[in-house]
Amino acid sequence: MWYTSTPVVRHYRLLSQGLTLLALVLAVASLTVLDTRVASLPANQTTLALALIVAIGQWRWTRKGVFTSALVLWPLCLCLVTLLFGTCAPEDWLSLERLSEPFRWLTTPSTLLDWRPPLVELVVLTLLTLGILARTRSSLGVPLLHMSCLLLLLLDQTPLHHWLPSAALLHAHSLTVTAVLGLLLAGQWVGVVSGWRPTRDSLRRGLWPSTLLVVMTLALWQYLEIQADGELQYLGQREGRAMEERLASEFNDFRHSLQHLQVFLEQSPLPPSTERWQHLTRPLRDHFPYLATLRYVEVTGGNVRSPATTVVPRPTDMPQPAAVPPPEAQITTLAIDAPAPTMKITLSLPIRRPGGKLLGHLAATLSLSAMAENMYTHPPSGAGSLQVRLTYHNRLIKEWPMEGHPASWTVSVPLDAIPLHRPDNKAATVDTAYLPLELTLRPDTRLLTRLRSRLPAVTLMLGLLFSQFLYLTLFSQHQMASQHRALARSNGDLRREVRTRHRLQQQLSWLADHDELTGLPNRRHLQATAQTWRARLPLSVILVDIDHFKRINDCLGHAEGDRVLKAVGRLAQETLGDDGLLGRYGGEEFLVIIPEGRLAEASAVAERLRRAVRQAPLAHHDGTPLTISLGVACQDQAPLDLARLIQQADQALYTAKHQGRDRVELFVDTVDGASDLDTPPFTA
Ligand SMILES: Nc1nc2c(ncn2[C@@H]2O[C@H](COP(=O)(O)OP(=O)(O)OP(=O)(O)O)[C@@H](O)[C@H]2O)c(=O)[nH]1
Repeated sequence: MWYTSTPVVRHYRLLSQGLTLLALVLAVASLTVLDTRVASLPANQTTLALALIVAIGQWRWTRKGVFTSALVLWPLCLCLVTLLFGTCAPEDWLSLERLSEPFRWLTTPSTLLDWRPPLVELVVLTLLTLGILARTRSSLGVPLLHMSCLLLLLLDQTPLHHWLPSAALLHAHSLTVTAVLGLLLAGQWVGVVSGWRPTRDSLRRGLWPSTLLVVMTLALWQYLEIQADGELQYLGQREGRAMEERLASEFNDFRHSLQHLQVFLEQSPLPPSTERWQHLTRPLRDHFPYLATLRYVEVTGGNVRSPATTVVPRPTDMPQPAAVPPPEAQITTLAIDAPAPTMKITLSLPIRRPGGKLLGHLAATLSLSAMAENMYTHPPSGAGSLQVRLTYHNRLIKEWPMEGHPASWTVSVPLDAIPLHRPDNKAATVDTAYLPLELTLRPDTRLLTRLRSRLPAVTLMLGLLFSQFLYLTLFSQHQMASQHRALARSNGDLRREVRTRHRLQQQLSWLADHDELTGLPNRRHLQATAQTWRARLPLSVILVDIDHFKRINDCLGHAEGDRVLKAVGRLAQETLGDDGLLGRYGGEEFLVIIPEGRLAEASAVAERLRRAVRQAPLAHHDGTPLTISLGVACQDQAPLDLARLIQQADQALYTAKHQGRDRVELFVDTVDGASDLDTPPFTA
């Protein structure tokens, strides 16, 4: 991670240490004294404890304590991965109930679920841990990990998150926790950034597409969370509607029973006596336990007489209705705005003679809380795991409490179960409104976890994983491509170098065998070739010397001398053709070797050469034509003695010079008297 120890890198390291230390101190302070509200939540305590371990590991890492850092962080990594798996795995696979069992002694009265950090915090802690454990490879993967963490935290803490109806189970709870994680993140980022220089281009290549994938993952995650919340809302609404139906049907049953009584009373000419009233109303009282009062209110001379003459109070009598229905109303339902838990509903039905004359009213008072209790005895979604509250204008009428830890997620359903007929309503048959009752359902964390889809969490995890893979692939691909390019470049250089060396070697070997001025084989080459021809006897040699060459040098200069040397060499080569090998023997001397050439043949060749030079447009400073003298020698008996043969040719040449130059002289072996000479020597 720390590539070099330049002053800049040292500064980065110090800053990284400072930030990590700050995170460590803040985590300890939050756990102990700083924020009791934060520390009181078990999930926050877990996050802070885990962050503390990460901070210790990171601190060791910034101090180059790689071993101790790994020792601290590997077990933590395993723990975090298990927690993440628990968050993402379906409840059927890994039931939290079952998982909580071994830890019950530790976590009671809360459950393991209460202690599990929210998803966002788990993900950030895992990414931080992996970032440190990657160590020397961290410059490959850490930038994207940091980017992902940052986006996650931002999404979780910005106002944007509050627009999204996501379940609180999955999100960070406190700003202090976020601050600790942010400091750790900053500390690690500063520690890594100094090593970015060598791979900056590759980082850029990998970072953009994979960050885009991270953003898309986050967007998809939020979308799926909205979907999951929508499903939960739907479940809640369905529960509310079922209760609404039960309440409405209960109320309608009562109203119909009351209407039967009304019809019966309208048949009687006089209000019933007290005994008769008791007898008549007994079924109602027995059947509807929430019936508080039931009265027969007489009307005398067009005025309502109140209190009623015929009253059947419940054992605990309720207050009188504050409002009295108008005489012409067919049926009136009134909500009596008493303190919410004792709130009543009054139903009033007129009692008329067949001619239409109003005799009085049948007035019933119902206790709403008793009615609700009767219709909702057992919570439908598992006893103790759902809190249900029935409210009227935000005032509690009835509450069914839960046993577990309440999740911060609710669904509210307006209950349009009890039609409300206002007393001032002239059109008696029209329902103007419903009693504004509201039902609020709140599951405990266990139930919420069971009900809520795991899809958003799984999508988030997989999306981040794929982003990381994409990033690493692009990064490595770019790294490899640039390394490949560098390799190809150095290969090209190497190939060029090899070619140059080969050419130089060829030149060198050519120079070793040839005369640089004339381009003809040199003495070494001539000798080597003659050795290879040693079996091709008889073998003849011709030694050629330019006559008075010194004069050319002296009178026309060395450059002209060189030019003449080259011209004679070229001319001799053209004249000789394939009849033998011509080479420069030294100075202004040339040597011709003719394999399988008798002296006569060699003599003819020599003569051809002499004539060619003589006739060429080559001249001395005074216009005298340039001539050459040639000495010829031949050996027909093995073994070949080249030195001796050349010496013999030299003797013949010497003779040619002394006999006036521009001539061919043959060497005749005077010792053994043998001569291959068939033809007389040529002269000018
Ligand atoms: N320009 C030039 N001169 C050379 C080269 N090699 C030898 N010479 C000259 O060739 C001359 C040879 O002269 P000599 O051996 O005295 O003979 P010569 O003048 O040719 O006279 P003869 O051989 O007696 O006809 C010398 O002056 C050398 O300096 C060369 O490569 N280039």
